[in-house]
Amino acid sequence: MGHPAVNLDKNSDFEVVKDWNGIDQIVLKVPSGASVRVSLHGGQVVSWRNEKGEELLFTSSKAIFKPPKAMRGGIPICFPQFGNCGSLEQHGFARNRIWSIENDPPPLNTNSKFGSGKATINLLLKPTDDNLKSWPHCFEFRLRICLFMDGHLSMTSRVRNVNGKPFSFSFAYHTYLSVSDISEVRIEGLETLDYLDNLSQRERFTEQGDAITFESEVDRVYVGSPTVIAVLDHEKKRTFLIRKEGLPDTVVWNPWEKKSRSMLDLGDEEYKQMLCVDAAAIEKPITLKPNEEWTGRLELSSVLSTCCHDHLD
Ligand SMILES: O=P(O)(O)OC[C@H]1O[C@@H](O)[C@H](O)[C@@H](O)[C@@H]1O
Repeated sequence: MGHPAVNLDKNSDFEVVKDWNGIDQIVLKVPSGASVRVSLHGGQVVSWRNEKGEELLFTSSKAIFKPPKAMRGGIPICFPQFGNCGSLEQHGFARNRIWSIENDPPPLNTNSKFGSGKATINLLLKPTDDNLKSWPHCFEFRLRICLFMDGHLSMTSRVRNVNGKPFSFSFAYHTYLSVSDISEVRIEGLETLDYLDNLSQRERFTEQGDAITFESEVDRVYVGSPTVIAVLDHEKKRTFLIRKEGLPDTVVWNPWEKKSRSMLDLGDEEYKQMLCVDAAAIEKPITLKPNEEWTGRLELSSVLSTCCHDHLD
């Protein structure tokens, strides 16, 4: 993806630039050189770079940067539905809506492990009349995205019920990690867990034995997964650490060759360079009573593979 450079606004934390379709994107930068780019289209993180300027998220070379659809890559937000398990459009409407910047959101208590030095943006989504027709529940969805001095990225979602009645929803941070070669990658932290297999009508299976590796299409929801999951990329000697709170499930998705060929916005061979590992709440939807708020938090970091085992306890 090219990086547009029209500077519209500035404060200490972020810059606002326009993408090719004139939609605002937020750029967060920290002095180490790490950066994050967030599109108001979908509240979607579209780029996360470490201090060396290396892109850590996958973006398809055929991605379509045009509303109303989410572009293929980055971190789309799936809400209030995951996949096609409901009457709404696939993965819900949040990823296809234009979000707004919220300058003064209600306070949020966080105990981040990454310290306080950071650049932050707060976004807000409320339902449109159209959304209310298909999903008749009034909500406020606040998304706080922080980039820490050491390049760690955190995303905190808060969904508040501002309705007179309870409602339920599913949620996922649909995270497209950039990997060297899918056959060189393994996931640690999901061994022996139960999963719902989207390739077999969500039938429940139990993962056997070792770390997860890839040699064909995978589309699974691991239920009740631990709070820390590691994605190890041997070739790059890089490990992604995924920490989550309020998000009991983990989706693992790679479309492999045949499905990639059927997807207009993914190159035929590009499945090799991506792996989706989503912190999610799917098996048991979240239910909120009137005025209740739910928080779901994701922290992503990328470390040298030799350093990661200390973090996995
Ligand atoms: O093409 P979409 O709507 O972005 O979805 C991509 C994939 O997203 C994954 O999270 C789902 O588990 C898959 O079933 C789905 O194919």
